[in-house]
Amino acid sequence: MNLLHLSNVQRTYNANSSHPVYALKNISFDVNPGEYIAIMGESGAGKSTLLNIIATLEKATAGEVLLNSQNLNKLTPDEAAKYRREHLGFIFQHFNLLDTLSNRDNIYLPLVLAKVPVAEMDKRIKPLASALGINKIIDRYPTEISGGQQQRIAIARALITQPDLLLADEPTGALDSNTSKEILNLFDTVNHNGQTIIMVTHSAAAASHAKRTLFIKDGKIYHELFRGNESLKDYQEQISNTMMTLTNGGE
Ligand SMILES: Nc1ncnc2c1ncn2[C@@H]1O[C@H](COP(=O)(O)OP(=O)(O)OP(=O)(O)O)[C@@H](O)[C@H]1O
Repeated sequence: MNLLHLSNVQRTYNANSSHPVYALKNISFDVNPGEYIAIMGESGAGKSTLLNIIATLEKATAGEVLLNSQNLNKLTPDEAAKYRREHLGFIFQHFNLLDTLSNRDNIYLPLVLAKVPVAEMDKRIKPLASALGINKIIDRYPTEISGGQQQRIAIARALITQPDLLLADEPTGALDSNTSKEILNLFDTVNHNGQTIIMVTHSAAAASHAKRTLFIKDGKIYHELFRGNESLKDYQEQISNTMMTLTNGGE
């Protein structure tokens, strides 16, 4: 069964004004458990709107969004907050760690909010810290570590709740190319271990790590590419070429 199902999703801003914005016009796609999907498109294409709808931060104006068969459009604000805590992990471009908390406490924060016992938190952090290479920095503070290390802490924070779906918004946007590669390799490992990922990115290099890339143009799905058995390099070139065609108005 699909993990996520979107059918005919639309999002209109300022619907009753003289200048309505049709941010999403008709988006339909399914995500199976274990998939790794990149979403690309030019600035203003509707990527963040789409991610926000899947994240229950915004509601679709029309259409259906189901996660594990639950209709996200029907959630009250309290139910949406609970749904986010229980089912989603978030990774942001600027890490969004709290500087006043140690790295460990940043990672524990979603479990604290969910009232998980400390013994369970300690148990969950061990394999994650080893897999993410953060054992040595875990008791420092976010201001005392590099950007790439901060993103590793943020990944741990997103994964410690064992989410059904990991949503990443430009996760390498604030990192240099070598650090980006390290983070993307970590995403590969996390996905290889079964984690479903949806990542919005402007970077063809980042998207080439995903198994499938959806290209959004003017609020619609313009094209879709599957990595298959292609090398990262060849697939990245294919993604860049598709973006170039899309930007130049090609069909
Ligand atoms: N709150 C809002 N009110 C009105 N229009 C909005 C609002 N949020 C987004 N839009 C418009 O909806 C369209 C899609 O925006 P969105 O932020 O989803 O694009 P994006 O692909 O994420 O762009 P970027 O890559 O620059 O982040 C744009 O035309 C944008 O101006």
